[in-house]
Amino acid sequence: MPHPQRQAEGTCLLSGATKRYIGAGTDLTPEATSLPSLSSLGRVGGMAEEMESSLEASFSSSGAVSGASGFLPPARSRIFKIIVIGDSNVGKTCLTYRFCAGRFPDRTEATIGVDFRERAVEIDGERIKIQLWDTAGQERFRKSMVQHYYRNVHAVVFVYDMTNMASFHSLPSWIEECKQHLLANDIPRILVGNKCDLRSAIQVPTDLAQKFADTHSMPLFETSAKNPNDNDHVEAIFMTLAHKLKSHKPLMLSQPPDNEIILKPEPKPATTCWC
Ligand SMILES: Nc1nc2c(ncn2[C@@H]2O[C@H](COP(=O)(O)OP(=O)(O)OP(=O)(O)O)[C@@H](O)[C@H]2O)c(=O)[nH]1
Repeated sequence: MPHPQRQAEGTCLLSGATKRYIGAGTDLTPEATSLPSLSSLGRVGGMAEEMESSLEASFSSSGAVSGASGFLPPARSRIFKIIVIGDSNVGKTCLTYRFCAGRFPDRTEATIGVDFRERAVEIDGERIKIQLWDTAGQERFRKSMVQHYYRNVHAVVFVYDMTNMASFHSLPSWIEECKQHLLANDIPRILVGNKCDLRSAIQVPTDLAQKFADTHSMPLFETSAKNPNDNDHVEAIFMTLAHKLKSHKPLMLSQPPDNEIILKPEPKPATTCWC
């Protein structure tokens, strides 16, 4: 069944233009379902820099329309950059794929560097683009990329595998990495326990995860990228975050005379409340 608001994987927005490297259009090609990473196309560094500059310099547009009277101003939408981090194999790729493509991928490979997926949603009449940065869990595949994906972040999703206690114990080091990259304290963060469909293999009890989440002032979601009927829906998790970001208003638009769009941070509130 086609997903109503599905976006092609790996769509890169470059200051008003939509650039595609695979899976162009609304239907993913067979190649796209095998989840090639940006790096597999040899574009990791450059693409991440382009993506960053698009976030720094502009909002996305749905494409300028050329007509007899010239170019019409493109429709703008806010982009929220959400990074998804956690140990290798916890299901970051599957979660982002589930949200953006509307299904569980046929197969995945370890992410090299960073991939991103994007989906446009409408919230209270505003079109918003949710850009999910799926980062490599394996140290050797991520170190060259780290500084790229921590820039201009609007929210962080920490993921652990409910069937793997070690992935839960790694969470403090992921939180520490965020601190080291000077992520602002008021950036929304959520904690996601994945693979709850594997009931008989669960190692991380909910109450333990809840205590950790409370200690770090994060809401906890337990979900399955594989089985959408299990516990918290992946869809609901990311939409909740998008609503939070929208009401948080982390960015404001201003449009100087030369039509360049500049993002300006809003003054930060003293505290963040997720209640
Ligand atoms: N049963 C079950 N398996 C899952 C789920 N999510 C992911 N998996 C499986 O877990 C494995 C790892 O998933 P990935 O999404 O590639 O993990 P990752 O965190 O992106 O891994 P890296 O790219 O190495 O950081 C794959 O075999 C998936 O099929 C889930 O919700 N339930």
